[in-house]
Amino acid sequence: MTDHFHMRDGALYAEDVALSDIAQRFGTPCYVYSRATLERHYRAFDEALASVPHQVCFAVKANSNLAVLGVLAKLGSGFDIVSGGELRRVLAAGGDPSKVVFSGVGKTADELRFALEQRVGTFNVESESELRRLDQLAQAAGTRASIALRVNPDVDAKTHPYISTGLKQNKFGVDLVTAERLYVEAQSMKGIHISGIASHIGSQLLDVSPYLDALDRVLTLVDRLAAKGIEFDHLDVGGGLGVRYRDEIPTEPADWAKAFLPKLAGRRFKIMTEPGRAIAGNAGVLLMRVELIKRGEAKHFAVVDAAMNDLLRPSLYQAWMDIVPLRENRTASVQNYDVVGPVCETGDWLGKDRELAIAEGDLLAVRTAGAYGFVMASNYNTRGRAAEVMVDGDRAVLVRARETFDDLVRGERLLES
Ligand SMILES: Cc1ncc(COP(=O)(O)O)c(C=O)c1O
Ligand SMILES: N[C@@H](CCCC[NH3+])C(=O)O
Repeated sequence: MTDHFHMRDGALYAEDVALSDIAQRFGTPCYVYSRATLERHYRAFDEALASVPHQVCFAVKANSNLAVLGVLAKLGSGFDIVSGGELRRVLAAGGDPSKVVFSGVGKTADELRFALEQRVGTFNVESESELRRLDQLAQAAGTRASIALRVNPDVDAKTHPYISTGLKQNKFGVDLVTAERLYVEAQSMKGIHISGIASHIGSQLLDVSPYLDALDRVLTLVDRLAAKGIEFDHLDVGGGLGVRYRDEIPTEPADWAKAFLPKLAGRRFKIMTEPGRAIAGNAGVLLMRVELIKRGEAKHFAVVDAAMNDLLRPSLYQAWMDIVPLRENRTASVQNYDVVGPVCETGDWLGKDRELAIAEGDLLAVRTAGAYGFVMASNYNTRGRAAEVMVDGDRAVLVRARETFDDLVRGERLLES
């Protein structure tokens, strides 16, 4: 899906704002999001499913900035959450709790209680213990929790092993046999209302075939349960559609929906989906400045002011993410650089072997950094987390201030003696 970052007069823009102006105004490192891109991507999913009852639930883990959630909430988005904290963010951003899907393998009793109080739409239950815990908590609260079991269909999503979730060796969901038993048992649980069935098999999926395999397995279970009198109101196909970081050709939401909707013909489910990366990924960039250039015998290094603590994906998954100058430097010659941060780790790099014409002081952007970027940032090496800015047409709004030293030490204290 295309985004709203583009070159204009030799400079990189987000919508109608030059990114170098944002870097001057708010400093670097700085995440910049494009509202128009978020909206376009949300609508692509909404329109892809327009022929059936549906709800798109943005996966908050991909980007939980309140302004991002607020933009999506205004379009009617639901939200997929994995913690009480994410639920609080959705509420603070004006999201509708009845459109929230609560996923996650380790929901605590406090989180479940809070979600019940807030009348969260669906609990995607991931284990037998969780189902029993939720049943008891809902009964104690005098309510019924609407649930889907997240089934683990044991299909290979052919993605990085750290972001595959639908194999039986992964911790997520319950296997099909256990799911069948639990649905039967859940029928007589007084705190549980069976609403749907869910699966999510992994992230950065480029092809529809793993979705189709997973759906076949889920539908086989749906039919077995129908024979036992258990019917579902909704089917949650998860998230996971990928984006282009380099030269990948991800399936567009419209083609993805066209591929699986025929399998659901004649069934009256509401379809839920939980895309994160496909909505937020190329709606964001990370701006950074070249602090120093260090030429070595074996390698040249461009030491930038962003680091693994700002953007972990390269270090954690050896992810290739595009790095581009904000403006062409006509006086520098093209050289091969490892783009590294100042953090005291060999693994602190953002790009390796990049051909760049740059000089000290130049501004760069890491593209496609809107998903799993800021949310995975840390304060390692006592580095404040980056500023976040949202562009909306010709406006650039600071939507999260850069962290200060005081922010970092808040809550710490010295021993008195
Ligand atoms: C249950 C669930 N839903 C949705 C997502 C969002 O995935 P993605 O950002 O790849 O769309 C994830 C993350 O993999 C997930 O675990
Ligand atoms: N953090 C991962 C995606 C995780 C998906 C959530 N299970 C990434 O950056 O690619």
